[in-house]
Amino acid sequence: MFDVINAKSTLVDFDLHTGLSKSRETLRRPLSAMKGMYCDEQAFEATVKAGDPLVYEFFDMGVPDSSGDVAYGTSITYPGKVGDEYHMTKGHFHTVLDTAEVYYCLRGHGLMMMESPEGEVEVQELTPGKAVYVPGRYAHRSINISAKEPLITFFAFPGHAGHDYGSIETQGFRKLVVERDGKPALVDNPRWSK
Ligand SMILES: O=P(O)(O)OC[C@H]1O[C@](O)(CO)[C@@H](O)[C@@H]1O
Ligand SMILES: [Fe+2]
Repeated sequence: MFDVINAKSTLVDFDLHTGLSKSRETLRRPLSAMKGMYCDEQAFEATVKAGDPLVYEFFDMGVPDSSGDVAYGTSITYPGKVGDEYHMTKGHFHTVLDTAEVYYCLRGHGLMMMESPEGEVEVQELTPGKAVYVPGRYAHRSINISAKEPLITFFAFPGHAGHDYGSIETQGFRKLVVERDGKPALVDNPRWSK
């Protein structure tokens, strides 16, 4: 529009309906990349065999991993279930545990599942226009509870935070979100222990 120099700033497009970008590629996680994450292992194997659906995709914008930088992008979790458990991201703690993250919901209906290392659980509902502040120390996972729409969020977190999947990969989160009588319900994860 103007004749200006843009050497250090960045301008990126994220589509409000799809969450995708015309100028950047996403990292994609098909169901097969989530072995051990869903409670119903038989349903997991059957769903992978039946076509291995894309569960979620998100952007890594490649910002420097320094504390003065801010990593950002959109995250898109597609609707679906594995057994009766809703599609979700793997979830992670931050390697620098005491770093927070913000998610702003652009589309869909979801939950942000959060859990501290001591096992305290918090859940916030995500609908378009709502922002969730995930405090430092809390692991976080996005869950899509809509039967038809993708859950699209825009996230931002400190560049040095890092991703720690340690206990999430071995025992998951303390609570699972499953469909009961057509509605989401919070239930105990039988694999979880303190
Ligand atoms: O680390 P996970 O659970 O695979 O999910 C990745 C998600 O987390 C983020 O790293 C943000 O914390 C996003 O890039 C993406 O939505
Ligand atoms: Fe994070």
